[in-house]
Amino acid sequence: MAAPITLSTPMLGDFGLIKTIEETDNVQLSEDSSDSTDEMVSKKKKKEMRKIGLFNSSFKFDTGDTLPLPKSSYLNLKPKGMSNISSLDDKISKVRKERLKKGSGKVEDEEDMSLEEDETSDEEDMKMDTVRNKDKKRKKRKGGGDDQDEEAAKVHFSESVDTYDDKIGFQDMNLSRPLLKGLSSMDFVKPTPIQAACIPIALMGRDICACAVTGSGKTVAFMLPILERLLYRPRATASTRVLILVPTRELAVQVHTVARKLAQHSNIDICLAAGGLDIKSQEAMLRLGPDIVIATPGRLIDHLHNSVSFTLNNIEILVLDEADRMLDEYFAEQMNEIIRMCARQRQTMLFSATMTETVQELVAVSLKDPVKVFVNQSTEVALGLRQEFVRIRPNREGDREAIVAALVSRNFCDRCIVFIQTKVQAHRMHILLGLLGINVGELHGNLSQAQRLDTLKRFKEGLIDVMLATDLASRGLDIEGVKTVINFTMPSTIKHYIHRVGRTARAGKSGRSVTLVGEKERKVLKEIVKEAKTPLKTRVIPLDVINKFRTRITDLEDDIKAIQAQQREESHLRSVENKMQKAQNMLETKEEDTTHRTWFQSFKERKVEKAKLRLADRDQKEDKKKTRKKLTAEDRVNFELTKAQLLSIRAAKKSLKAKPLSAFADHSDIDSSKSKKKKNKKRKQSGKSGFEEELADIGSSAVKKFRSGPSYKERQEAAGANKKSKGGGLKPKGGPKPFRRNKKR
Ligand SMILES: Nc1ncnc2c1ncn2[C@@H]1O[C@H](COP(=O)(O)OP(=O)(O)OP(=O)(O)O)[C@@H](O)[C@H]1O
Repeated sequence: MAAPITLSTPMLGDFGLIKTIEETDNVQLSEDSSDSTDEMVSKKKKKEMRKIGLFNSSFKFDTGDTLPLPKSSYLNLKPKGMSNISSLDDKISKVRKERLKKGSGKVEDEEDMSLEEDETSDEEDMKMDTVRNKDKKRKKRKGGGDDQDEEAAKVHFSESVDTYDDKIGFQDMNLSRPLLKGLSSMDFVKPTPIQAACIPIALMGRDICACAVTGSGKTVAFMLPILERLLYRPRATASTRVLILVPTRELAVQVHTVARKLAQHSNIDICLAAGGLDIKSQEAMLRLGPDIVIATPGRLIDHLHNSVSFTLNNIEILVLDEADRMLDEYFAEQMNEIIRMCARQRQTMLFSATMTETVQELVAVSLKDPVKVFVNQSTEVALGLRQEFVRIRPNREGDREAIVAALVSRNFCDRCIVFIQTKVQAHRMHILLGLLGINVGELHGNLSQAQRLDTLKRFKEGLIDVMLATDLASRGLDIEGVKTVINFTMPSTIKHYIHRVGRTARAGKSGRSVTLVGEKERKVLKEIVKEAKTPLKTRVIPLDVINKFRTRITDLEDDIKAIQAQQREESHLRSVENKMQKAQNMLETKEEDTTHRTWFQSFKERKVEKAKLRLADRDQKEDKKKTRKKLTAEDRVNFELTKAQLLSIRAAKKSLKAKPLSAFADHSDIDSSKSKKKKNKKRKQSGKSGFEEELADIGSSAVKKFRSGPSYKERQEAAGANKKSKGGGLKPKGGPKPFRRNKKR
C-alpha cells in the first residue's frame, strides 16, 4: 500500500468562511478503500437511525430565508390543472408497494418498505469500492504558451488585478452602516478574495471583468458596491438604475434573495423579473421604477416591449452574472437587444467562474477602460473539492445507470446532485431510482416553473436526498450542504464540468465529485487532469455490485414503461382539459383573449434563430419514434454521449471562429473600398488589431456607438446586405413585423 495522500484547504479560514474541515486538519485520503468504508458506515448509521426512529419526521432545515417575500413572490405560484392526477412520486410508491406485496406478502408503511429492500442489498453494500490516485501525465506544450493567455493578449484591459489585500475587512471598505448591518445579519465577517479584490474597484465606478472559483462569493462582490452606490441616489424620481442579468430563473430567484438580505436595512427597491413567474405582478412592480431589476433576458425583453413606462434609459450599472454564458450564442440576439436599450453611460461588470477572455464576446458589452480581476484562473475548481472518476470500459457503456444507482444507494445517499445530459434520461432516472427506494427529485426544462422551484426547495430542505438535474442547475445555484456531485456522462466541455462540480465544496467547505468516463470522453478528462491542482482519484466499483444493480434495473423495466405510458396519457388528458377550460372561459366572458404581446423578432425570425441553435439537423419525429421503441441501456447512453459530443463540437467550432459578435452593425462589407483602405492604413500605423482598437477607443463617439448599438432591424439589414454582397441574392427586407404572441397569463 502506498503512502497516504494529504489534501489541505489553505487560507479559507482567514476569510471567515464556514468550514467542514479545519484548514489545519489534513484529510487523509488513503489509496485503499477506507473512504468507501466511511460511506458504508454512514449509510449503515442512517439506516439504523431510521429503524430506531432517531429522525424526527417533523424536522425541517432552517433555510435562513426568513425575510418576508414581496407580493410578486414565486411562492404564490401553483401548478395548474393537476388536481385529479396523481404525482410521479405517488405512482412510483404505488408500484413499489405492489412489487413488495408480490414479493413478501406484507407491507406496513413507506419507511419499512425501503428498509426491507435495503436489507437484501447489504451483502453488495459491504463489498467496498476501491479508490486510487489517478496518474497525472503532463505533456509539454509546444511553444510553451498558454492558449488562453494568447487569447487574453488580444483584449485590451487597462489594468489587471490578480492580488488583493488579504487584511482588508468590510469595515475598511467605506461601506455604509445599513450594509454593514446587512452583512453581519448574514454572518459574513471577512470578505472573500474576490470580494476584497472587486469591491474597492467597483466602488470607483470602473468596468470590471472578474473571475473566481465557484462558491467564492461573487454575488456579494458585485451586489455590495451596487447597494452602496444606490444609498446615495437622488430620491426625487424613482427609476431603475441597476440591471442584473442571469441565465436561469432559479439563479435569478437566488440573486434576488441575496440582494434583499444585504439591503434589508436600507430602502432600496429590488424587483425580480424572471421568466416563468407571474408577469402581471412583475409589470406592476416595474411601473414603480425599482432601483434594481434582476432578470433573465427573455422576460426582460418581454417587459421592455410590453410594459408601459418601463425602460432601461436610466441604467447606471449593468451586471452580467455567469457572463460567459450570457455572452454565448444562445443569448446573443437577446443580449444585443438589451444592451442596445441600456443607457450609454454606465458601469458594466462581468462575473463568472469560467470567464470569457475573447474579444469577440467582450466587445458585445463594450467595456470601457475595463479592469481584469482574475483571482483564479478560468479552469480552476475549489480547493476543497475531491475529484473522482469511474472508468467505463468500451463494452460496458450500458452499466452507467447501474453504477449511478449503486453510488447513490450505497455510498452517497443524501445531499447529492446527479447531472444528466438530457431531460428524457433525467426523468427516466427519477422513475428508476424512485422504484429502487431512493428519495429522488428532478430539475430540468421540461417541468413547469412551479415544479422546478418545488424540487429545488425540497432538495434544499433535505426532503429529497438525490436531485437529478440537467445543466440548467449547473451554474450559480448555491445549495447549502451539497456533499456530492455525480456526472452520469462527462460534461461536454471543461467549462461545463467546472460549473457542475462547483455545486459542492462551496464557501470553503469540502465536497466530492464522481464522474463516469467512457472511452469517447477522454478528451475532456485529459483537460481536467492537466488543470488539476490536487490529486485526482479513480474509483472502482466491484463488478458483482454493478451486475446486481443491472439485474434489478432490468427487473424494473416493465414498471418503468408502465409509469411512462401512464404519464403520457395524463399529459394528453391535461392538454385537452386546458383547451376545454379556455373555450369555456371564452363562452362565459363572451370575448376572446386579446392580450397580445410583442417580441423584438418576428415569428419566422425566431424560428430561424432556434433552428440555427439546434444541435443537429435531426428529424425530431424520427427521434420520438426511436425513443418509444425498446431501447437498450447502451442506446440510452449513446443518446447522452451524442448530445455531449455535439455540444463540444459546437464549442470547438466557436473557439476557432474569428468573426466578432459586435454590439454595432457590421457594415464592413458595404463600406466603400476607399474608406476600408483608409481604416486599414490607420490600423497598420497604430500597430493594433481591429478588435483592440475598438476596445481601447474610449472617445465619446466610439463609446456612444458601442453602447447603444444597432437595433435588431439594423442588424438584420446589415446581415442582408452582407449576404447580398456575397452573392447570396437575398434582398434586405424592411423592418421585421413584430411577432404578436398570444401569451397565456
Ligand atoms: N464574506 C463571506 N463570508 C462567508 N460566506 C460568504 C461570504 N460571501 C459569500 N459567502 C457564501 O458563499 C457562498 C457562495 O457564494 P456565491 O453563490 O456568491 O458564489 P459564486 O462565486 O457566485 O459561485 P458560482 O460561481 O457557483 O456562481 C454562499 O453561500 C454565500 O452565502
